[in-house]
Amino acid sequence: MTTLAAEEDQRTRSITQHPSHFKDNPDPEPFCVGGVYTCPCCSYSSKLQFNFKTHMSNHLKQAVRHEGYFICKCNRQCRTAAHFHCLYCGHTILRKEQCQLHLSQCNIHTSRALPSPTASPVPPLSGSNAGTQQQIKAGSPSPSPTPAATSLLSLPPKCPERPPPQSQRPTVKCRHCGLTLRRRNLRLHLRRKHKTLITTMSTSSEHQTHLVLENYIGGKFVACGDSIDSYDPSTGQVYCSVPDSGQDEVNAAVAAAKEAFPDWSSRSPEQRAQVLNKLADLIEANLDEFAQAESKDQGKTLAFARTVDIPRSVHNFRFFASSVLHHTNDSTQMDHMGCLNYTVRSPVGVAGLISPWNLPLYLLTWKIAPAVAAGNTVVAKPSEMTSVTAWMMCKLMQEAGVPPGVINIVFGSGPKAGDTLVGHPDVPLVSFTGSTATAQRITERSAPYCKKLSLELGGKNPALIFADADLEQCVATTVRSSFSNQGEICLCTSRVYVERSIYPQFLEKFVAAARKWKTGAPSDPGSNNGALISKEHLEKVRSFVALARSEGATVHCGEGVDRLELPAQHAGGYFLPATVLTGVADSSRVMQEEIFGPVVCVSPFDTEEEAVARGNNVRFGLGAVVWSRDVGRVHRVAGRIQAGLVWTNCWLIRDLNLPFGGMKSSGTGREGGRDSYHFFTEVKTICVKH
Ligand SMILES: NC(=O)C1=CN([C@@H]2O[C@H](COP(=O)(O)OP(=O)(O)OC[C@H]3O[C@@H](n4cnc5c(N)ncnc54)[C@H](O)[C@@H]3O)[C@@H](O)[C@H]2O)C=CC1
Ligand SMILES: N/C(=C\C=C\C(=O)O)C(=O)O
Repeated sequence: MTTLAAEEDQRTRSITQHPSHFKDNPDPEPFCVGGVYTCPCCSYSSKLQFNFKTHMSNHLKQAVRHEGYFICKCNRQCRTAAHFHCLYCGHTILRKEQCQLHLSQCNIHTSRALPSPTASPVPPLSGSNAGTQQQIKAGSPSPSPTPAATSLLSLPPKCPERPPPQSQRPTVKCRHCGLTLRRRNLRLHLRRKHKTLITTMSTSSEHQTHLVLENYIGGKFVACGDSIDSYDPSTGQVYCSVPDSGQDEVNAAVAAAKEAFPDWSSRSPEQRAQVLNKLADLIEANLDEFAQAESKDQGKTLAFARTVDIPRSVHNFRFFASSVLHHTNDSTQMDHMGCLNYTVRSPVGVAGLISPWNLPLYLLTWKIAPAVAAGNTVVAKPSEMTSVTAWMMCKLMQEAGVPPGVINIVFGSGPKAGDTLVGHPDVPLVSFTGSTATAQRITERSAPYCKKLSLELGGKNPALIFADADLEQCVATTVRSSFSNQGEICLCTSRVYVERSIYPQFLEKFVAAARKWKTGAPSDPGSNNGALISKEHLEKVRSFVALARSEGATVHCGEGVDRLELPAQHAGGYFLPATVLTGVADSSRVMQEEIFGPVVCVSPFDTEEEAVARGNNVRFGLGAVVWSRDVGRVHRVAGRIQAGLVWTNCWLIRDLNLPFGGMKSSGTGREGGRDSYHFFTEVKTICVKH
């Protein structure tokens, strides 16, 4: 046998034989050489038999077949990537689509009888080594080489896809220590030596990877038996597996947080701030990678993730690290009683934090930062649809000096992981951002424990535009406030009321500007919007436009009117163009319910009184915008609008010191600077008689 053939034989045997062999006979000894157990499939090795067995059973759970190839989702060596190992030459392929290409190009495959991938995808996993070999060699059922394979039979006996000799293999320099290593070893090197980010995304779409996320509990990544598929909304393709955590995972995370609480809460605010600042620095140092990941995971444009989501996540940590240093307590004198009263504040304990999918890392860190700055430990559950950047952040925790158990992240669905967290007796407070319906469930679930709740919910935010407004500025900002982030921000404008005298003028300019608000590939710098979060959400948003139409509304632009021009790879994505409706009655569901998409209704009004009344005529009360140059009117109307935040002549200018939250069905409680501090601490009044 030639060396090449021997190598090939060895690879073939190990790859085909390994998982099934282990399953039938889980004896680790055949894999032990010189006291080291080595996985033949992915070269994981350990001196500990127990670790090795765990590794192998993970393989068994996760290795799946695909057209003659294994997808190795090994949790150790390939944590972030599902590799396709060619059964015949062992070559690693990163993308499923390249399998066929490789098959047709590599003459090792074509020079031997090859089973047709469609007719008989892979030799059976069970069975003896010899049997497996024989089936590959015999090509059972009878070989039917593809035309490409046949034409390649005459090629010289060299596999064009085989890895180049060691000396020619691509190398990279570690940016942390300067060490030159093979590119494929960089991931392992970073994890082992620098405990920092493992590259999750390549800038080139040619090198997409399948991510397998793990929970972060007690300072360690912990695999979860079950998983949920996560989609790239811009392609409609699954690209990530998110742990489907349940009671065991949540209990473990709460226990870890509880254990970490005494030490963390007794540290000084300065010590805690130092850790948060370091975490901010590390996220910032990896801003681009975070932005890429957020864009891919959520569907938003890369530009938005780069300029809003990730910088604001960094800012959350810096802001609360600083803000916690400046709080003061109250005191009162009662000299006539010989008493001095004062307040003290202490962290509450283990905080349960549940965040949504629209601004994933931003809204998660908006909760984590103030909670841990105040001395709590946390168990956070991001949305199952957008978990990647939270998981990436976990990779930075150790380097930032976050002690094990202080920040635990459990991934999974709302009804399973979220519900368990909310109902956990050792979690005395819950901060939630998301839908009003889920908030109602959370309120019921936590009622038996009288938990402290902060609920930031949906909106149906009005913009009231008076005739004396600066029209140009107003149009430009209202387009932004209506459609930014695909309209998936709880503060987005949903109803635009315009004083009748300027209504036609406003509508014309507004529709023209909405048409220019480009919906396209998230990575395209020219795109203003990317894709909506999910197929279901896209359908929901579309159904509101259809409802409006059926009720006699006019669709001026967007859904059903303008065609979207999308690159081919985004044909399966969840895109919907900026849509402007008129003629919708205030009583319509379209005017009453949160759509949470790039759809806005415009309607004329006659008096200030009417504008305020109609603005308030919904069950929500989160945000509002008032457009007028009349200072008196601005203050008057802002005072009368039922909303937690009112902007006048601007939108989304945020001072994190000030309270954020909604009235009515838009929530209970406020967060931001002092409000977050108050929420995440318990206050005690002490009376001293002297
Ligand atoms: N920021 C906001 O105001 C948001 C509003 N929404 C609105 O809600 C609608 C539905 O979106 P969803 O993704 O279903 O929002 P949701 O409110 O169900 O999801 C938000 C978070 O809550 C979790 N969750 C769900 N059920 C839970 C439960 N029983 N216990 C604990 N946690 C639970 C989810 O896993 C996610 O992490 C959207 O169309 C939009 O109108 C959604 C997300 C954010
Ligand atoms: N809470 C949300 C947005 C917050 C934005 C901000 O703080 O500026 C949301 O969309 O749920």
